[in-house]
Amino acid sequence: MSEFNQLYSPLIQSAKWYSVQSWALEHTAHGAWLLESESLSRRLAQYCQHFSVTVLAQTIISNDHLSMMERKLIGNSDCLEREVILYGDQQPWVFARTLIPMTTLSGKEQDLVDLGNSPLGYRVFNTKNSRRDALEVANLGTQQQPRWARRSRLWINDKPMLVAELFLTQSPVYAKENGC
Ligand SMILES: C=C(O[C@@H]1C=C(C(=O)O)C=C[C@H]1O)C(=O)O
Repeated sequence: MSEFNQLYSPLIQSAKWYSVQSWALEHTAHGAWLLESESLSRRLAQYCQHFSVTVLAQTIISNDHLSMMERKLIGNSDCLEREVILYGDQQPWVFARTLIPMTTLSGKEQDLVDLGNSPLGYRVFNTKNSRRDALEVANLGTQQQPRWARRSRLWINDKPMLVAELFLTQSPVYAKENGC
């Protein structure tokens, strides 16, 4: 396990998620990021010269290890758990944990197992029949110094997966607030 997983995986798994309506996100710099309904990878790539993904871990986890809410969102199948860091110009910008039910890894989507360091978002949003729903937001920091995270369900050819993303301090999400 890398330092990043040790630190961020438990953090994101214990996040308290709230509906987007619970936060005053409209017309804020961070809100535009948190509410992104298309590919986050594509958006991040516009803010750097070199965008990359590094896989930290990829394992199969039993459905028993999912929270009740995770099960409600993606069902009762065992899952492939994929944890990555998204980098902009070699800076860690986002920690992401994705749960892909084994039932989603069927038909054309069998290749999701072999994504390696290619961004999941490119694969999902390059497919015509894809969408995002069930978006929720958490603040893992304080009110003065927020550390934003979001969780959403992605659908590819009507098959679900659950993506949780933690925006790290160096990400452009905080650029305005940092006065950069
Ligand atoms: C879901 C997207 O893909 C991004 C890339 C991920 C990956 O490669 O594992 C995981 C989460 C996302 O932040 C996206 O671009 O919207």
